[in-house]
Order: sequence, then structure tokens, then C-alpha cells
Amino acid sequence: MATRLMDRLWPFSTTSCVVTGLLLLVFGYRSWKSRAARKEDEQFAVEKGCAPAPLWCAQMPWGLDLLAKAFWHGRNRTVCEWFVEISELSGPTHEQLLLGARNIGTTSPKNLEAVLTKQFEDFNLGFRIPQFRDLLGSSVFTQEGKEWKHSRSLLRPQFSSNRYHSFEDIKRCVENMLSKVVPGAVTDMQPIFFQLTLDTTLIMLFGETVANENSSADIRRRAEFGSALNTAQEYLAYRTRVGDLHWLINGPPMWRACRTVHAYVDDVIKEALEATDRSRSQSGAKKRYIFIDALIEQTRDPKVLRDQCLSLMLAGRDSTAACLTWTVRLLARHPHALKKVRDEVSSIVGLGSDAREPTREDLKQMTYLNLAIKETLRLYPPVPLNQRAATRTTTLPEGGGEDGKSPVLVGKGESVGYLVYAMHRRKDIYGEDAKAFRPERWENDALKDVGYGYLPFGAGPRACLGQEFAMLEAAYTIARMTQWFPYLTVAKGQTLEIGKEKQVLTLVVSSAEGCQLRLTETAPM
Ligand code: HEM
Repeated sequence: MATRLMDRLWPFSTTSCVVTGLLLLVFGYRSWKSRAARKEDEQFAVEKGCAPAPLWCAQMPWGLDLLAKAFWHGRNRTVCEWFVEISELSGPTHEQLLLGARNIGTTSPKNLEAVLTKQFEDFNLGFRIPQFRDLLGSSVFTQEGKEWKHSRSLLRPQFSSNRYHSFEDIKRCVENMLSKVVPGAVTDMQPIFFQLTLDTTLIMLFGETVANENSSADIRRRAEFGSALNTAQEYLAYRTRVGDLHWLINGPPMWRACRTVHAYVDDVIKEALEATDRSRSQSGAKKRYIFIDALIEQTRDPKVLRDQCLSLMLAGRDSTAACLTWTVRLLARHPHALKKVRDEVSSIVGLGSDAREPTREDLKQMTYLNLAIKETLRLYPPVPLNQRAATRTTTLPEGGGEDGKSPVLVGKGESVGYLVYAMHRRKDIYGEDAKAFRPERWENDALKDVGYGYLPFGAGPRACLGQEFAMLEAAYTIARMTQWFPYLTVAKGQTLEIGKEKQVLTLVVSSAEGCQLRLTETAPM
């Protein structure tokens, strides 16, 4: 019996011994390399007056326990709150050893200003390029240097408000979305917002062609595309947690998801190319200001078109949908804030589905609504963590030494993770009630100079290009939703306390509980 059991286990135990041995060798080599590099940098550190930042202590060699914890929090859907806990315990800047490689985590506005703007040339995207390549290929999000500058200068003019007619398209999509909500029934708004933002992004990129295709086959294909995009993103998110060992996070579900996503985008682009050719051949045809036209003027290479469009689809869909979901969740849980939004919308455009649709000017006047969105982006920045890696040995301005005021050394290739979610909840920046939803805090002069302490859209040369578009879409959607359904009630069983809810962290942070609400036209009894 015992021999039979050994026979069965033997091949597995041999394989696991070999794998474990190899991993130990790899981690050991990385630790040795990291220490050797540190020695070389010692002189530089002395010259710059650097001191070590607190070590976020891993109890096991090579930080294996940190990796295990990261995966545990991933499964338990509490990663962002874990980062808050770490930064509260270790201070605004800490060092850690993960899989034998040293890296730095920071929630310091001064350090972020250095990384994103002042010392822009000292940092690059690190492992983002190989981590994201399978899905996003080469696009504005995964390029650097000349290529990135070219992509950015190509895309930027398309975002300026007079070049796209998206506002009318957003309005149409929002009307379509609201007409499907059943008043008084419990509705999960999260998937509805993801669908809305996918539709608006598709229209922005490709014009009428795609989002208007409403046969059941088209709808099914769009849904398959959406779910494949989610799967692929989950893989990318796990890859970002293991640095240069990203290639370990792979497998058939990821390959299938990438194939589905790419096939869908390729078909849409093919259609858009044909539509552009048709409209060119019709003399006097009305010029459509859509992204794909501008891209096609530069290239007809299907791979280049796919990579750029897919990146924008991802950026346009997920971040704005997350922003909408969290805003509505928070408003429903804060009746006082919801009332203020309702009163404001009512006084500017009136309530009721047949009331006048808000214009851009109306939206600008809705100051409280805009503050509510701003406050949501503080508590739930859709991109809650991000990172850069040093292109050469350099320093961060603060975080080292006993008082945390000395510069911190960053060796060439080491990564700096910046924890926007945790920074946005720092009490020394936002006050004792930092974890509360209080849009009024932005009326206070004390936050006028918050600068790099508030970064939902990033900053510096790589700051978000879609910010204006996203804010317009979010404000319009919530204003119009308030007109149709002025009252929101949280469904039973949903978490009420901020930060206690389960969260799904892919490249954006969304709600694991969804956003289950009752939307009603009159005040609930
Ligand atoms: C609430 C919504 C949004 C949020 C919170 C958001 C957030 C961000 C952040 C944090 C970055 C910087 C990334 C980095 O530095 O690594 C970024 C970049 C970018 N975003 Fe957004 N974004 C939003 C909506 C959009 C939309 C709707 C689009 C376009 C359809 C878009 C397109 C871009 C582009 C093109 C970049 C620049 C990438 C680069 O130059 O590296 N974003 N966004």
C-alpha cells in the first residue's frame, strides 16, 4: 500500500523538487544580483545623501510570503485595502523584497511628482511592455520614446472637444441605457455601465458602424468580446504583480481570450476601413470626425490599427465604467449627497425623463455633481496602483531615514510602485475623515494645493488623454439618470461601509458585489 502510494507520488514529488530547486536558484541569483548592484550604487547614494526607507518586512526569504499574501488578497478581493494597511504601518515610502528583487512602494506626492514629471527621463514603464504585449501589442500604453511620442501626438488632437461629436452619441447611448432600467426593480448597474462605456467608446473610435449593430448575433459577439477582455485583463493584472516573472502567468484561457478579442477588433477595423473608403468615394459626403479616420490617414497596417484601437477601447470602457459604478454606489449610500445632486439637477434642468437634456453648459454649472465625481475618484481611483522602473540609478526626493525626509536610492531597473488608492486615503493629506465620502471637502481652500496628492488621471507627459471625455460622460450619465430616477436605494445584503466591500482588481478596481440598486421615480415609502 505504502509502496503504491510512493509510486504514485514519486513523479510529482520529483517534478516539484526540481521546480522548487530551480525557483530557489532563480530567486537566490536575483537576490545576489540585487545586492551586488546596491554595492555599486553605494557611492552614488552617499553623494546624494540617501538613507534607506523602512523595510516592509517579509518574514520568508526572497519575500515569498509577500507574494503569497498578494495572491491571498487577490483571491479575497482586498488588495487595495491591503496597500492602505501597508502604507499606514510602514509610512508613505517603503522598500520591499519581492522574489529576490528590491522595489519601492510610495504614497508620497513629492515622490510621484518626481517619477511622473520632474524626473520623467529617469523612469520608464518597466515590465509593462512584456506584461501587456500579448493583449495590447504596441500602442500608446505600451510604447516608449519616439514611438510613444508619435502615438500620443497622433491621438491628442482627436480628443480636443471640437474634433469629436461624441456628446450627441453619449446622449443617445445613455437614453438607450435608461430606457431598459425597470423602475423599482433591483438592478445591477455595474454591467450596465460597462456596456454603456463600451458603446460610447466604440462610437468614438469607429463611428456608427459597430455600436448600432443590434442583431442577436452582434449582441452575443459584443458580449463574448467583453468577457474575453475581462479574462485577458485579469491575466495582465496578475502579471503586474510578479514583475519580470510575468511569463509564468499564462495558459490556454489567456490565449483564447486574446484570440477572441483580437478577432473582434480586427473585424470592426475591417468594417471601418470599408466604410471610410465608401464615404471617400462619395463626393460631398459629410466628414466624420472619428478616431479611426485619423489613424487610417497615418497607416492602414491592420496590426497597428488593432493595437491602438484596442488600447483605447480598454481605457475608455473600464475606467469610466468603474468611475460611474462607484459614484452611483456612493450616492445611494449617502442620501444627503444624493439629495444635493437631485436638487441641483432639478434646479438647472428639471426632473423627469421628459425634462430637458443637460447641455455641456448645464453640466458645468452642476458644481456639486462634479465634486461628487471628484470625491469618488479620490476614494476609488479607477487605476488604483501603477508603477515605473528606473532607467538609470537615481533617487526619490523623500522617504529615507528616521524622519522620512532623506532621498531614497532607486537602482537602475528597480521598480517604484505608486499606490494612488492608498495615497488618496492619507489622513495627513485629507484629514481625519479621509475615508469618508464628503464631496464638500473640495469646497475647502485647504485642498486647493493638493497637487500630486490627487492623481486619478495620472500626471506629467503620460497623463490621461481621455480625462475630459470621461468626465463629460460621467457627469452627463449621472445627471440624466437623476432626471429619470431621482431616488436610489441600496439593495439588501450590499456592503454599506466604504472600503469594506470586496473589490475586483484587474487594471482597474471595480466592485465584486456589483452595484445592486433600486432606481425609482418617486421617493420610496
Ligand atoms: C474616469 C476615467 C479615466 C481614468 C480614471 C483614467 C486614468 C488614466 C491614468 C491614471 C492614466 C495614466 C497611466 C500611466 O501613467 O501609466 C491614463 C492615461 C491614458 N488614458 Fe485614461 N482614464 C480614464 C478615461 C480614459 C478614456 C475615456 C480614454 C480614451 C478613450 C483614456 C485614454 C487614455 C490615454 C490615451 C492615456 C495615455 C497613455 C500614455 O500616454 O501613456 N482614458 N488614464
